[in-house]
Amino acid sequence: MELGKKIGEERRGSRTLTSKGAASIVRPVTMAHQFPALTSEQKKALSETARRIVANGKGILAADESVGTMGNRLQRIKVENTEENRRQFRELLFTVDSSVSQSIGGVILFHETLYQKDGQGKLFRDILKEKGIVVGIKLDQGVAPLAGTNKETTVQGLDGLSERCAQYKKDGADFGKWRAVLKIDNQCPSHLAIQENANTLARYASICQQNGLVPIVEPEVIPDGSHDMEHCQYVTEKVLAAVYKALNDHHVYLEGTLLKPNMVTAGHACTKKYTPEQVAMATVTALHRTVPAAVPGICFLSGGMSEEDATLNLNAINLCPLPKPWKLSFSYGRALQASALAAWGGKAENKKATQEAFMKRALANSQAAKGQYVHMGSSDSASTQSLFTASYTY
Ligand SMILES: O=P(O)(O)OC[C@H]1O[C@](O)(COP(=O)(O)O)[C@@H](O)[C@@H]1O
Repeated sequence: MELGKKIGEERRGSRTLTSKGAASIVRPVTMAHQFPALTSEQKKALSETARRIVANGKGILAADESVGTMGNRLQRIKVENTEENRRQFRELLFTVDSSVSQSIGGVILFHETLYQKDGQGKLFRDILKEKGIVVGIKLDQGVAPLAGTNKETTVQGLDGLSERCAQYKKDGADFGKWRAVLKIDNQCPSHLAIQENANTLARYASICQQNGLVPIVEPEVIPDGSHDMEHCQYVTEKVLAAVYKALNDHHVYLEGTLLKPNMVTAGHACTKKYTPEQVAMATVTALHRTVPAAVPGICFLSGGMSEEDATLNLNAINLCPLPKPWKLSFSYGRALQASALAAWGGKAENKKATQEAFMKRALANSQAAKGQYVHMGSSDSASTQSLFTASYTY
């Protein structure tokens, strides 16, 4: 029954006047509650997985760079972008000491990596699972232009997504990731870009849950531009509000999801500088206004911040004196791997230094996820270097 439809004889509901002046009854909207999207067992499994990933200061290692993105990373250290080089670097990350599982609750993999093995022939996914780490998979297939906009994009990958999710679930994945890209510029983000990306994220999230995968919902407002932090906050709130409306419309079970947003920062080319405490206040305010408390965890992307800035900002976010009903953690790609990549340089003999560099960032971010990070004196140059990539859309 639609909102406002008159149902004459009905006894319940509020009274209204018909054109003839007689009182009739209006019944409130009856939603599709009688067609539940998920069983209670499915919901339980999804929410347990989501909570496991962000338990006790744990966060996510985003090692799901597509081949092109990984090529950019390897180019920085002058290593050729071959399947074997990608495998070797990731083997170093995944074979660190098991104590890493106190800091890392989930690892997002790219398709290729899900089926790769270490030097002894053991599948990476089994190595991760034995450490108690939840395996995730990148599910989006990159961006496509939205015609008639100022170079805005939507995300591809919905066709055949259900079948891909079912296969990945069989192959050991328990969560998925889908990154939508929104930018701040003249006329951007447009209403179309916000609505299209919110709806696509929600459709992806629904398909994931149907197949037993926890969806990581990633609407990234990229940091390109000279806008100030206040403008980023305004846009981030608009984007997140649209995303949660769409998730609700698609009957997505929020307890079985994780959000992966940008922190609220000034644009990369903004001349005004903000402290971690200012970033934290703007970020938590935006989240507080838009993200329901049912969401178990918010795992930030690092968006080109240096490793150290990403850690300091996360720490300040966890110390921010506003109500924080969700776990506030990390899902960093660049900010967990940059100094490890620099230490590796493509050479097997650098294994120890590479693994130490990675463990150091994993531990620092885990402490930050609990608001317990203490910055110790000087930092090495790799950890304070900006990791910004212009128009990070690929
Ligand atoms: O462009 P791609 O290949 O999808 O990669 C985007 C990258 O951005 C992320 O979503 C966030 O990474 P950052 O922390 O480096 O911003 C990663 O999960 C992913 O590797």
